[in-house]
Amino acid sequence: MMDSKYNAGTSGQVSKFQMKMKPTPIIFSKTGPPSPKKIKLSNENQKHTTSNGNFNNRPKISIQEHRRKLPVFGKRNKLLELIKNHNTLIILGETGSGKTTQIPQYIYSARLQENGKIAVTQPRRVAAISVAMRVAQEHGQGLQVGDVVGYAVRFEDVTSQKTKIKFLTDGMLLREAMFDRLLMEYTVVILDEAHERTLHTDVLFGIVKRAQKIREDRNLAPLKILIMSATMDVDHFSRYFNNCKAVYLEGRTYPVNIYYTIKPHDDYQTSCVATFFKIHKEAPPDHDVLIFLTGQEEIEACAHQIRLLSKDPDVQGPTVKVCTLYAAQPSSQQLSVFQPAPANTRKVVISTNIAETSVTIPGIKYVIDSGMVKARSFHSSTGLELLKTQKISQEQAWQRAGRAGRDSEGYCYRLYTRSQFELMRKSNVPEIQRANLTTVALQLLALGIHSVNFDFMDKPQKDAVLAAFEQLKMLGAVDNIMANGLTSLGKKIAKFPLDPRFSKIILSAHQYGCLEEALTVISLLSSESILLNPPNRREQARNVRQKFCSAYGDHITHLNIYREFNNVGQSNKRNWCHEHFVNMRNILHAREIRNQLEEICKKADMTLTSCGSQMDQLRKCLVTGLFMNVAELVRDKQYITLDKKQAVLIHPSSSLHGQQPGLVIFTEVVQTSKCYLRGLTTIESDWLSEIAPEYLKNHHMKVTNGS
Ligand SMILES: Nc1ncnc2c1ncn2[C@@H]1O[C@H](COP(=O)(O)OP(=O)(O)OP(=O)(O)O)[C@@H](O)[C@H]1O
Repeated sequence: MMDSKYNAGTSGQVSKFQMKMKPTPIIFSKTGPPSPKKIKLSNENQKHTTSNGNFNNRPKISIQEHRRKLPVFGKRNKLLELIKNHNTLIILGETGSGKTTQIPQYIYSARLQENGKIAVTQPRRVAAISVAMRVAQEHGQGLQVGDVVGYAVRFEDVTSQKTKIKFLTDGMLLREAMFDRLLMEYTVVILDEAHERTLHTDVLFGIVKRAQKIREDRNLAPLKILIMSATMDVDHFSRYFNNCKAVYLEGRTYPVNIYYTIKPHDDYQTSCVATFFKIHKEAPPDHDVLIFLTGQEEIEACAHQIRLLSKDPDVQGPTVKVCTLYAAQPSSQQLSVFQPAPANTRKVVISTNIAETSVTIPGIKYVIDSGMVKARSFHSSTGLELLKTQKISQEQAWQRAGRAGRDSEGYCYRLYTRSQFELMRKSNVPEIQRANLTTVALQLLALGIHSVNFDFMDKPQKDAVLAAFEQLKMLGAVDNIMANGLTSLGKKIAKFPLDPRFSKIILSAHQYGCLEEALTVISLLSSESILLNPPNRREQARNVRQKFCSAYGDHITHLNIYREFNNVGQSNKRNWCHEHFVNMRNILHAREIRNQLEEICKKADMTLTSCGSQMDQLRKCLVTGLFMNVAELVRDKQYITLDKKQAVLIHPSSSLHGQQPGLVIFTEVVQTSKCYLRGLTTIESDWLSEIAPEYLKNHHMKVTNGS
């Protein structure tokens, strides 16, 4: 099926990443062999699908009946026995078999958690929240999350005294460990999607293993550890967890048919659109589609294009509802993709890898997998942490396919050939081996552990550990790089759920009398972009926001926007945001974050000071955390970073683009075709010697050494 010619008509005028003509059809084959052991392509469970596979034609079954049909249900008693008899257990089961939603409930009903709580970690907030909502519903809480079933993600805690099953991001559990080293609140910790090997999950492996051992030695309430995934190297995990037992739960609910392209296609964005319209032309309206792309810009461009093409009179198919899903959206917007589409409408969700694991989007029948992902990598030699687009691993490909076939038989279109698939890495390189480790090193020190002595499943690179300690030393969080503990400033820094550089800025603000402003700037940096730049109205957006632009750069421009937003009357805020191309959800989210950070400051007895219009005070304050992110102008438009002498340019989205200040601090470097600085503030050269003399000793500036 689905190898007929695409017939989309004309696309109209589209910008940048978008194509100028209709996409050429992609030819797929289903010649690829079935997935060896993880995803069965056979129709062995066809009994759950109707003859035409149309999920909306299936007889509606109750939620409890649905639970009983899941493959884990038949193994419930055996599983509970194993969990009861083993303090650590690895559970492997097909995607969609019911691990995440059912196992915590089985444990709870059998009271295996005794007097404690069950923690279930997820690498991403959208998974933690959506799964908690589903489980709450299955548990009979309706949409009332926060009762027996709750969740906690950064800046959002929806739990209560009654909560016994708590879904949380791995980062949240790690933070909790900083205040309760032995995790005494919990008697069961489930580390889900362990194969992802996120930085936080990897650190948690060591933390829970250590807590379990200490609790055992001290005769405290035992801690059960469950490690779950659909795809992982069981032997490696088992060895690390003292040769613990692994159990494989066979069976999946519905088959997923996998298709590969016959020949390679370099332009995966265009291929996604072409494949979508191929499906759109033939599939019934209620068969929804999930497309995996790599990042916000690409996703928005693809969404724009699908919206445009789907309105073309030549395009056959039902109405299309396009939803996007990426990390840079607030939770409420992310969760809207779970809403069903209206009748006779096809929903297409275009997502990054945040929908790759754990997530069930009801109605998804088709997955289109671009085969690409944006992954973070830290280069200790350049000191830069970059997001780079690269090929996914085979494990990721199976996870993506597993997002279909959850409520009926599914189809996955891989935009790469079978042999390209065979050449992909089997699994992900653990994030711990490619990320900046400063925050982790700080968190471990807050637990009294030096990273060098920590029991990692796979050791991080020595250079990256050293770079992390070097940064902590520069920030004043440790006295020397072999320190086994934090300085008193370090302890204060660790109290904030922020990048240590940002925490340092907040803590320095009293000295510069600008805590109000520092809180706003850091909240804006911790939330997603408040600026909307629709591809076809970029110029208009820029012009209307011109009045907020500060010659000092982006941080202060954003502060101006936030201040103005606060001055606008409540009833007028929505209009104001619309007029100024400001994302209302994101700015409100930033305000929530700000409230929470303010609470932490108040608890630490910090006085809320304001510098009013004295921006030098705020700019200096920003230098106290960002002095390691300085770049100076070397020649026309060209900057180099002071730290590692990396050649960089000002990003076109920056308010300083087109100007050439001599010296700037920046929040991040992004690499596309070139290396760009984003989030800039201009500074004066003598501030560095005043604020970070130690750092300046080893990092000479062109301006100061007169070269
Ligand atoms: N939000 C939801 N809405 C509707 N159905 C859902 C939802 N979440 C889960 N389900 C149903 O429950 C099934 C089991 O989901 P669950 O997340 O427990 O599986 P899993 O084995 O953990 O899969 P994965 O390894 O992909 O995370 C899904 O296949 C789907 O049928």
